Amino acid sequence: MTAMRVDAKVVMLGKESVGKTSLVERYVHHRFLVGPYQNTIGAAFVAKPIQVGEKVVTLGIWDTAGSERYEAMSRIYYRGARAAVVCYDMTDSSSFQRARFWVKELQNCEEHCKIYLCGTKSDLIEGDRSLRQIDYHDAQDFAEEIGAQHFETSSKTGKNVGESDLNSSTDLTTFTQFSVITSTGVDLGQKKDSYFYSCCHNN
Ligand SMILES: Nc1nc2c(ncn2[C@@H]2O[C@H](COP(=O)(O)OP(=O)(O)OP(=O)(O)O)[C@@H](O)[C@H]2O)c(=O)[nH]1
Repeated sequence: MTAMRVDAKVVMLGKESVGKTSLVERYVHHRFLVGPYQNTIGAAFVAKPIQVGEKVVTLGIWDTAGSERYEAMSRIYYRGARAAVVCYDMTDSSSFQRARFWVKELQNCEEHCKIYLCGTKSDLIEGDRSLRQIDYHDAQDFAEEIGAQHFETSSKTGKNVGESDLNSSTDLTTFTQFSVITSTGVDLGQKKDSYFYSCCHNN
């Protein structure tokens, strides 16, 4: 068996059913699975090679189970993560409280992990604005308070999830969704701070 080299570990965190698996499915396989919701048990792993400038960088994405029953297990998966995508469902205010919980955890236990706050299911809100339970500005204020980037996404439509054109790794305005960004030729293994990770594109 050959060992896989992972350049950057990314962890998905958030309450159950917020849409973490769907985000990963959309990002990695460009699809949205319909059918009965199946909760993640423990955690799932997927590797995603991406082209960054002239380099290929492999993201190792850990999709954790949101159920509180697996909380202790999720802690194992965020250890050593370069980035955490902390998800909340924009139609479920309790999921935002849960997102706050994970942010606090990361701040206490993984201070070098870069946090991305990700609102999910924007298509539902576009269909019916009354479904929105988390005001965009409240989430944005929270993101600013914790020094995180904030995105509102839909895995169903693909909005703000996916890879945009990485033709120019120095043109930050054309970036990106869910991609590690480096300046060309940077050795991720040695220069942790010379890249940043962006989970989703904010229009
Ligand atoms: N309309 C809509 N539904 C979504 C979206 N993302 C996820 N869902 C639905 O929300 C439910 C939960 O999605 P998952 O991706 O399994 O959620 P999860 O956060 O991985 O859940 P756990 O594994 O329990 O932690 C499923 O029925 C999805 O189809 C979205 O962008 N739009």
